Amino acid sequence: MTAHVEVHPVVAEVTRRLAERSADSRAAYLERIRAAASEGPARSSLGCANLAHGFAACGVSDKLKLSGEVTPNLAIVSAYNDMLSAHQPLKDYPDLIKSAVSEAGGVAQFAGGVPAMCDGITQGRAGMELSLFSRDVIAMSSAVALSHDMFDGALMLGVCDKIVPGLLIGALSFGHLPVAFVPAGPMPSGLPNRDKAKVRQQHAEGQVGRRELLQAESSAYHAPGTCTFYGTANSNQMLMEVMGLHLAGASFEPPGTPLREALTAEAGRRVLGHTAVSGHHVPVGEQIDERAVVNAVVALLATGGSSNHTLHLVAMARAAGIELTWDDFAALSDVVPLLTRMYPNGAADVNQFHQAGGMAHLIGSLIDAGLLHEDVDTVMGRGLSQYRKVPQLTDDGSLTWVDGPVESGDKDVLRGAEDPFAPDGGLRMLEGNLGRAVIKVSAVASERHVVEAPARVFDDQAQLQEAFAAGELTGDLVAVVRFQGPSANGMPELHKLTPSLGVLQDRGQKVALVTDGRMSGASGKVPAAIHVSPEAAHDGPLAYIRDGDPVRLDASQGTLDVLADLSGREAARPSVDSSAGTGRELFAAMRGAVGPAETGAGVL
Ligand SMILES: O=C(O)[C@H](O)[C@@H](O)[C@H](O)[C@H](O)COP(=O)(O)O
Ligand code: SF4
Repeated sequence: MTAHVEVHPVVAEVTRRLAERSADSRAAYLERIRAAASEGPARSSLGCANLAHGFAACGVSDKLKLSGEVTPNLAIVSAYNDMLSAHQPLKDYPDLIKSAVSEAGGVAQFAGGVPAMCDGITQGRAGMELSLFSRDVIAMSSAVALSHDMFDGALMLGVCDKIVPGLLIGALSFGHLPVAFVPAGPMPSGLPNRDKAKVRQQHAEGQVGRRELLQAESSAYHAPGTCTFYGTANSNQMLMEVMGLHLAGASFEPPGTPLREALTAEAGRRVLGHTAVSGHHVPVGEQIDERAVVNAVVALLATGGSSNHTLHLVAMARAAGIELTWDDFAALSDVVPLLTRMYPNGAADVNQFHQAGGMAHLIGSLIDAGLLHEDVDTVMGRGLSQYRKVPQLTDDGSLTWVDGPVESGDKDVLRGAEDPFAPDGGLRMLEGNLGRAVIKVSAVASERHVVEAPARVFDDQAQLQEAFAAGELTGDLVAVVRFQGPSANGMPELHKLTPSLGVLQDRGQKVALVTDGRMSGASGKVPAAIHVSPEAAHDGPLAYIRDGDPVRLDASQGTLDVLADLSGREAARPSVDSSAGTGRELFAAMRGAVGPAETGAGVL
């Protein structure tokens, strides 16, 4: 048993403040899920016709089990498709889970599939304008699957950017159920990310052709499994583990190994053991409380995780009645040290992080520093200290957990809280006369944390790329790419701009990006003030900026200002129309209903 460590005062204060702010919404949420739980196994309230439809396609023994009330029935909700390398291994998991659950005395049914977009395929293209909305579509699709009300627990199969947030938001609408997330793990390391980024810049400068670029890209992304940079997908894995929704050590075990298969099967058994009928009921809506949410923010900051989680974590927390704010991120960022260096925050990838000690070392170190709440519910049972352990197979092939490493196996990749890479987290909040914004500094050299330069204003990323190709982007500049906010065009990632802006920066120009859009979790070296709120399409200050206005981004002071008087100016209107094509015409209602970035940019 590890000695109890007092939680850091700032972590305790942020948690207290979060609970206070969320008191009413959390109470209403808990009342709703406890009412659902009090009705007993959902199946017991189904009429005979409902129930008969629900198990019509089952075999005889499952029909018998499901016609009673004591055999737990687990829902499998999966985001499998062949488009995401990270999701392709999920194809065979439902059958694996079904047989493990059946052997353990339960039943598992494939309750429904949800869509999943690969942001790598849509990056820089029209499809990316559906990406953020797909999170809420996935949440609604998860609810459609679970609304059959046949279930006593759920297994959510998904990995990537919007998918895990969407699956959790959907599952939290059924917060009376125990839930586990089932990952597939990273692909083997290929061409190192920095080498890939170098070829991209060479291509942007016309030094290499498409053939060389495709060769580099397909050497980086080359097999089933999650891409190995520390972007949003791998931030998701880390967050699911630190919130106790993955089995301990499940996040970064590679796909296609006996251990991965054993972890997938065990996830089903663990949920079975946490159903209401098991007598150890662990509803996901109770598990994801203010402490779990604060733990997630702490771990995100400690690893320099994806800036997209300043949106998704806010949306996920709200789904549990918890009102997380950017000020909470900022307060925690001041006291949470940076403990990992994974691309884009370093040269390493998640495989090297895993081999250096991974989640077991990270979680152990943060608990010992008093930066994580340890006394929380998890799919492993009570207490986050169980996540200091790593899974392995015994000689007879059964799954067990053993103590993880006390020392990091690679101090260039993973460190303890006593000797961090940086004293504070990788995410900062900015505020000034241009609004509020987020910047990820863990990937930006410290000498580039302050940029003051004339604005060059663009209404979409294509306009900036055209100016770059025409050699117009000379001298220092702050590239303002506006009308990229949630209600303008779905708040796309503008990560395709990174090579061009990186070329300018490497030429010695002072460069920064300011946008109401997003960047990828894989975006890095160019200082970028993103998620600027209020967005230009809602008359935010970005709509009043003109070419040449001096703009100052100061990540050390946390400020974002235009040093010109905008009063008396007319708000610009977007010079591009991206409301149709590639299905965007189907999302007009979502553009009309979506909330601001600061509250998660959601429609739910
Ligand atoms: O937030 C993220 O991590 C990104 O959306 C990521 O999932 C996306 O796939 C990037 O586009 C990958 O990086 P490249 O585009 O550099 O390959
Ligand atoms: S990490 Fe990004 S690029 Fe890789 S499979 Fe997932 S969404 Fe696609």
